[in-house]
This record gives sequence, structure tokens and C-alpha cells, in this order.
Amino acid sequence: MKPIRIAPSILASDFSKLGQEVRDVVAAGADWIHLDVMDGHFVQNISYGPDVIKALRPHTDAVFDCHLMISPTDAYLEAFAKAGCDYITVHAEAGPHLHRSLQAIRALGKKAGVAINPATHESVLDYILGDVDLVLLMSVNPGFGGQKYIHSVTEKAKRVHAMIGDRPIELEIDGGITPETAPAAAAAGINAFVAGSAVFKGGSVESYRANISAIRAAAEKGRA
Ligand SMILES: O=C(CO)[C@@H](O)[C@H](O)COP(=O)(O)O
Ligand SMILES: [Fe+2]
Repeated sequence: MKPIRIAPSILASDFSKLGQEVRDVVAAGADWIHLDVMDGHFVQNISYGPDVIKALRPHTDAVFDCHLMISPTDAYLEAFAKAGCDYITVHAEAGPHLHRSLQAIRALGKKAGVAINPATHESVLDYILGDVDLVLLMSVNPGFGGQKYIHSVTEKAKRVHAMIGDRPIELEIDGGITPETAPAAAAAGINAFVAGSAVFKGGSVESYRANISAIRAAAEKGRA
């Protein structure tokens, strides 16, 4: 079984002290840092870009898990690679040349991820599973933190987990993850859990530690 990864999304952190928030959440037990990049075109929100990620890179050695909600993608991949992202995930819905985008990410020496929206069928993964290191299942419609988990994605996770089989691919879920929703996702085969509001609530390193531990314990319970 793949290790459980807890990936706090800094979208829910205090943007006025991002470097401190990244250090605090890593000290509190985060495995990865999830970076939500939004362009106001693919999604109806604008967050931050490669320069902000580059500024955060010296604050930690933790894996930077970059979720690109931008369209088009390819012109920006090099900038995100140079900014220090480890995983670069593009949306299957973001353009007509998914396979090319994934190849471009690997050619930059980075791990390639593909994200699919709640209403996108998993068959879009059929011909690219050999070209990805991570599959991200959106369990909310992308664009905003703090939304409710869409339960139909749990069944999709089971099907995608079976499709992945024994390939070395991380299976990640993103949106509405809490200690209440994590167990069913874990039971369905998810091993990487993005959580924004459920991690950053409380606003202190002590609360981040308790929040991360609660999500991790819930995921482990779901697996058992
Ligand atoms: O990609 C996205 C939203 O588009 C996510 O990464 C959210 O930032 C997760 O936030 P919560 O649902 O956990 O509050
Ligand atoms: Fe995300």
C-alpha cells in the first residue's frame, strides 16, 4: 500500500504570512504542500503564480504538490518547474493535448499529475496512465476552498484505484476533506489527501498539528 500523504492547501492559510504558514504546517506534520494555482479563466478565482511558489521554496524541503487550474497550461510549465514544484498537475479539461502536457512536465524533470473534475469520466485516463505519477480526483468543483465533498467521487475513486493497479501512481483527492470524509476516500484507495480549511482552522501550529493528526487517523481507520 502507498503511504498516506497529508497535503495541506495553503489556499486556506493566512496569505499575509505565507512563508511562516508553510513552515508551521510542515512542523505540524504535513507531508506535502499543496499549491493551488488559479487563473480566473479555467476557474472563477485568481490565486498566485510561480513567483510566489519560488519565494516559498526556501522555507521547506517538503514536496511541493502544484495543482494548476489554468488554461492553457503548456506555456507556463517551465516557470513552475523552475519555481521548485515537485509534482505538476494539469487538468484533463484544460486543453486538447493532455498527453503532450504530461510529457512536457516529465521532460522538465518533474513528476506529472493529471486532475479530473467531479463530472469528468475516468475513461479520460485510459491512454495516459503510463505517463503520470499522480492522479488527482477533484471532490469539489475547482476554484474555491471550503466547499462540501461530492460523495459520487468515492465510487469514482474505487474505479480509478482498480485502473491504476500496481503502477507507482499516487491517487490524490482534493476538496472537502475532513476527518469525517477521509475514511471513505481511504477505503476507496485514495492515499494522498489535500485539505485546506480542515487543516488551517484554528490559526496556530498547535491546531494545525491536531487537525493533520485527525485527518491522518481518519484515513488510516478507513484503510483498516
Ligand atoms: O483545488 C482546490 C480548490 O479548487 C483545493 O485544493 C482546495 O483549496 C481545497 O480546500 P478545502 O476544500 O480542503 O477547503
Ligand atoms: Fe487543489
